[in-house]
Amino acid sequence: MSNYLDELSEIQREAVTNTEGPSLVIASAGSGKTRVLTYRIAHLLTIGVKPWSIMALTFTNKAAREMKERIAKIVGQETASKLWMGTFHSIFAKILRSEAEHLGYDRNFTIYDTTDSKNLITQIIKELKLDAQSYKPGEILSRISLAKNNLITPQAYSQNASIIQQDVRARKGEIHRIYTLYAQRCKKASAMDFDDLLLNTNVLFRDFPDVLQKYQERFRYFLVDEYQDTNFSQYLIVKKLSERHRNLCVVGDDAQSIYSFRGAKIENILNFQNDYKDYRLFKLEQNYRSTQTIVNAANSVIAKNEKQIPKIAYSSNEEGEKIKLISAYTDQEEGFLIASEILNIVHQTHCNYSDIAILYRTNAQSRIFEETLRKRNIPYRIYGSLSFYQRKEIKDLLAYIRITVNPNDDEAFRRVVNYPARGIGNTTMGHLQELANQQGLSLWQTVGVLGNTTGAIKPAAVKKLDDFRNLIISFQQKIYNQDAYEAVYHIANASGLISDLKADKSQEGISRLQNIEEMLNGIREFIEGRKAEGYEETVTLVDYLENVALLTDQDTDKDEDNNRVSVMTVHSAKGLEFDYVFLTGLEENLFPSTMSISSAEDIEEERRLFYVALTRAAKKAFISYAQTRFRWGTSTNCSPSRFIKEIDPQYIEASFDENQWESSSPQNTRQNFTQRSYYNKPSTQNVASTNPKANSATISTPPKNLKDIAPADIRIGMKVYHAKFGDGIVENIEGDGPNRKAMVNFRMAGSKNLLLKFANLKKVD
Ligand SMILES: Nc1ncnc2c1ncn2[C@@H]1O[C@H](COP(=O)(O)OP(=O)(O)OP(=O)(O)O)[C@@H](O)[C@H]1O
Ligand SMILES: [Mg+2]
Repeated sequence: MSNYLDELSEIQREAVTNTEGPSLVIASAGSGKTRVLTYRIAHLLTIGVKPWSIMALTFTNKAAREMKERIAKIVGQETASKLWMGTFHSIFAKILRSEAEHLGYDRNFTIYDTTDSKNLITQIIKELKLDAQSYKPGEILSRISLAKNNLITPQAYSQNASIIQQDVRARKGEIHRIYTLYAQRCKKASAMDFDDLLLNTNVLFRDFPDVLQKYQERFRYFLVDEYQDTNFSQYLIVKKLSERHRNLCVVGDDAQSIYSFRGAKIENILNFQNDYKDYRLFKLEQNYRSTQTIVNAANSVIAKNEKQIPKIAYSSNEEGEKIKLISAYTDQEEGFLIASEILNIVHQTHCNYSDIAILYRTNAQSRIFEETLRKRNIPYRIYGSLSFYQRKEIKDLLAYIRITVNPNDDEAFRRVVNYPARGIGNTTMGHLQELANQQGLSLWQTVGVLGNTTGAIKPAAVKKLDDFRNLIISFQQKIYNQDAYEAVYHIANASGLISDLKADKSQEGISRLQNIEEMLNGIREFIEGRKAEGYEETVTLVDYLENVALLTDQDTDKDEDNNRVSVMTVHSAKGLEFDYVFLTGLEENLFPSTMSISSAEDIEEERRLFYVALTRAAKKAFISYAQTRFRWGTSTNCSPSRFIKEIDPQYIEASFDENQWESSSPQNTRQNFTQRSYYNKPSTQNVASTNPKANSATISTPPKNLKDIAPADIRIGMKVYHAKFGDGIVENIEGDGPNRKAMVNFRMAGSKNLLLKFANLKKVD
């Protein structure tokens, strides 16, 4: 066993070894909070605590997996695999399955993802004949989610005059009806959405004290990471469960609370201090992740927030490079400049692509990065846009699996009843839904009793529905004696899904088929993983489905193609770290977002978000903004974000002498800008300007007399131009073909050794 305690600072060690009673670790980013949790668990196991009596709650499954791996190295795989460690959703889904009967649910209940929930809400809005303009499914779902996370049931919602009034004022006075129907339908379909997993856990513990007591006895130690982003529902679960043994350790950073829009409450930290008067407080002050420059820069920004718990954060790492500002003329150019910068970093530092991240405020920004990175052959992985499990063909196959396991799953039913085509059209489905509503049954149950009713559905359609039902019944007969792989393989074929995809010979069709194959591979891996953990029974479809329903985008990492630039929203980067981080789209109305700029409170949350983004960087941060950006279909002028101005300027790279630069390029070719963009370094002064045009003077312009030249034709002594480094003289050449390199002495940037296939040098005539 390694002497793991040596890998901690003194204060961290104290937080790790003081295992009894309530503890609160409040500390800023990168100070080792997650490390403390990890080592605390390892320590508990080392001193003899049983793994199944420890519950550790993380924000992503990925974080849980990484912690588990680290713990396994200290105490061994077998012990580590018995820990109850995962996200709130995955841990309590597991508990709810064991206790489902108490709540009137089937233990094979389905977990609806956001798309399922939105589809169901759309359906309800239609049935209630509400105006689609004022009732947008996404918005309604957020509202319902917020209610659930504050433990407001449909009934309580309908009876709460102030909530109803608020809805009426927003011209959405019927939300309570939607919520009520939505909850009924989910229940009937034996489905829970993500928020239900927490809500129903609370209901379970409230209404069944003996069940609560059982878990209170069983779990003796509780650990919660990212505590600042827990919502009321989560807070209450932890509070109740830990009441018996009171060994609760939570770690968090109020400056990183970024989920208030989903109901997270910073107050949970303050509540902790009230709930456990005898708590121990540990303050970690040293940042081990980032350079001094990054830590100081981040401190200078977050200091502008009024609401915060005072903290010290310093770094003893090297001072590091200053933050680099990248000013782009357009959003397209921003993508190009970042791609060039990435190639440069990799070329100069020999780091991996996976050490680099591009972060943005909104998912819509991902498209441009996707395009520009692809054009430059930079491997990347986009998190959160259309993730693997959101693709149509994957959702189709999953729907077959879901309905096989839980036939009352109405959303899955609707999705595949007529795919591949079986001649069951909208009219039939409309009638079926009506019948189901009348009788209070799921669609599946309704098909089961169709034979007894003579009604709107014609006998031919009844027959088709029956055939579909029989098909699913035939699948059900397989799932308990076959392993998950065999069962899914059978379902994919027998449902007709594979032959439907095979019939489509287009590139898209082929890639869909490959995705199905990939999913089957994933199932194989899942089964093997379970076996490696010591699971002795057959790994069934039910086991697999449970795992898949709770996957987030960050969890679908595959080892073999891990060397990629990570591209994601700031929200999903929480808790992660990268050597080089690009913070992009730093413009007013984007970051901070339009929605937030009218309220001081919301601005503080945006500032925290910026703080989270900046503190992901270990070695160097880059901040970019564009002066014009395509938004809502038109090119919009943008001004640099206030957050850039809030960084103490001493931590931002100073601009070089503009005049000297301009003299070599007398003509400003700005108006002729095309996608072949040119690099520029704005001065901090100009950045502070809110007039987008004010920056144009700082944009470096290339000499006029540039010629394209092939790498093979570049010679020693030639005068060349590089988009970032400007003009220079080739001093040496070595290597051939794709390895041909040139040493260029740039007038402004000094000597650089460049791989010619990437450098894109132009000849200056
Ligand atoms: N005592 C230490 N010695 C060496 N490295 C450390 C030490 N403590 C933490 N680290 C390293 O510092 C980095 C940040 O630690 P960690 O991720 O635990 O911080 P955190 O407080 O959880 O950050 P965040 O608030 O961003 O979640 C990690 O790479 C971790 O391994
Ligand atoms: Mg952490």
